[in-house]
Amino acid sequence: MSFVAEVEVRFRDHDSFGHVNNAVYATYCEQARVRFFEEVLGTPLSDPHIVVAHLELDYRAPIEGVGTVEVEIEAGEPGGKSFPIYYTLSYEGETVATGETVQVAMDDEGRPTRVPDQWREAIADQP
Ligand SMILES: CC(C)(COP(=O)(O)OP(=O)(O)OC[C@H]1O[C@@H](n2cnc3c(N)ncnc32)[C@H](O)[C@@H]1OP(=O)(O)O)[C@@H](O)C(=O)NCCC(=O)NCCSC(=O)c1cc(O)c2ccccc2c1O
Repeated sequence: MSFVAEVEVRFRDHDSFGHVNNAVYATYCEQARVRFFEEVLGTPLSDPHIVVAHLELDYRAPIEGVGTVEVEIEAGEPGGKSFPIYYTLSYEGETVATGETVQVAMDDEGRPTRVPDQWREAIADQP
């Protein structure tokens, strides 16, 4: 089992071609990531001790309606100061995109720092 967040697909997410615009997928990932941070890592959105350093997405099928996208998240093993998160986005049972982000832990002065043990333990225990 993995962490899954359901994200609403809104009418305004679509472009003039009638499918969800590519940039919106990054927002779907972000909405799911925020919930993952809150519910799995115990880190609220207001916590300034993390930044996203890298984002990549592969688009596999268009989303041509409204409803719900399921975003499945799995955090990878932390390195020193960073850890990856992998995403699988599904719409009506079909994989529509996959992606990856890299998060970097930051100290109180805004410098990269070692990923805290609390996050390492939560990642090791993630659903
Ligand atoms: C990201 C930086 C701070 C990196 O600075 P620097 O390169 O000097 O750091 P290090 O050399 O010490 O490396 C530390 C660590 O990071 C890995 N890394 C660095 N760059 C990359 C990269 N491009 N891709 C992959 N990995 C990278 C490096 O390998 C090291 O890992 P180790 O594990 O080996 O130790 C600096 O580049 C920077 O400040 N960049 C700008 C960041 C930024 O502005 N991002 C966008 C805003 S943040 C954001 O959007 C955001 C989104 C959310 O959804 C959030 C949700 C919840 C909370 C916060 C959120 C949030 O802030």
